[in-house]
Amino acid sequence: MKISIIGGGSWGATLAQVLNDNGHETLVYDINEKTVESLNNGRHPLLEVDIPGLRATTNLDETLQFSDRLVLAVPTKFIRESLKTINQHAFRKMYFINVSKGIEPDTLKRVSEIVNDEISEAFFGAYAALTGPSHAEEVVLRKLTVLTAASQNEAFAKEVQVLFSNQNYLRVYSSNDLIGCEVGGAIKNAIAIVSGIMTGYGLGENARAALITRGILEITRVVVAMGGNKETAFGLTGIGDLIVTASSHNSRNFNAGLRIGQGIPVEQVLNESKMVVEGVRAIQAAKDLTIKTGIELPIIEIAYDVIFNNLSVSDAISGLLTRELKPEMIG
Ligand SMILES: NC(=O)C1=CN([C@@H]2O[C@H](COP(=O)(O)OP(=O)(O)OC[C@H]3O[C@@H](n4cnc5c(N)ncnc54)[C@H](OP(=O)(O)O)[C@@H]3O)[C@@H](O)[C@H]2O)C=CC1
Ligand SMILES: O=C(CO)COP(=O)(O)O
Repeated sequence: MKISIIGGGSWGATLAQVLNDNGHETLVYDINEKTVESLNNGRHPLLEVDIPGLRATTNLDETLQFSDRLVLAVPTKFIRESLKTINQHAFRKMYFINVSKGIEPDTLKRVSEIVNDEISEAFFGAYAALTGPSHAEEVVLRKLTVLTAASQNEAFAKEVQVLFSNQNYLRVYSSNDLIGCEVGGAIKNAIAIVSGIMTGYGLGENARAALITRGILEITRVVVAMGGNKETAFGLTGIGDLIVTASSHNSRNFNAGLRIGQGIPVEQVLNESKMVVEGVRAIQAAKDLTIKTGIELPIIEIAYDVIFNNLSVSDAISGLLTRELKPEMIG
């Protein structure tokens, strides 16, 4: 099958390689001319590894003509704008496989809802989210990875499962809890930033284990508040993705947190990051959700104050430690 990839960053280009390995034909679209040139020369400019055999273009019409299957791999900040442009150039039904992870602050919309907003009904075929614990740095080296394809359209979830699975290094499960999978993938980035901050500040593995445990509870609350199934948070797209992102130096979110914890100003950390740090917007969206719904997310709320209100890390930690003592609530 032919598949177009929108966004040739670290994840989009890596997934193009997976699809090529699986015998499909891909075309990668990116707005960055230097990225496209480098991909056509067999080198990923951000991952700094060779990915031979990719074809890339800056021409959106060519990309939409190439295939009606579109992998959305642009940072969520640019998704709405990219979809608007895609809709203007569309000429047939399109089938979206979103691999970006985020929730839009203010509107609190998931990517599937943004697709619904921006793609005319006549051009909409189906939507699936492909998500789970997967750093591009490992997948590009064909290290074993397991993902979930979530869609309300069972046939399309199965199509995506088959497209990306292979018997060498990548296995994909399917799920019909689109909300739970999209929300888990977005909110784990918020907790991953906190994990980095704690490590950068000098806290140890005891603290990280506690963070992951209490963090999954906060993810569960957001999943449920947004209409997903609680159980989904305990699968690959929730706890699985949280574990890898909150404990790996491959994670952009963990690394950004690490530098903040070391005392580097937040703005400088974000400006200097070559790749997208989605967790900042996830923290903002989750904070907006606490205001709208009243759900309690103590870790994410204190992270919001560190990122957006200049709260020091030491004050954030003592803010968490001086909370009222209570029984351990699981759920
Ligand atoms: N990297 C990873 O391991 C994983 C990432 N993800 C998710 O995938 C998404 C993308 O992440 P990642 O690949 O790391 O991001 P990167 O920062 O590596 O790359 C994003 C790419 O998209 C390009 N871009 C920006 N806007 C547009 C647009 N309108 N149309 C086409 N291309 C555009 C950027 O160009 P420019 O350089 O000019 O900005 C850049 O080349 C994120 O939501 C992330 O959370 C999910 C799983 C794993
Ligand atoms: O979603 C990811 C891993 O599953 C990528 O996380 P980072 O953006 O933190 O690298």
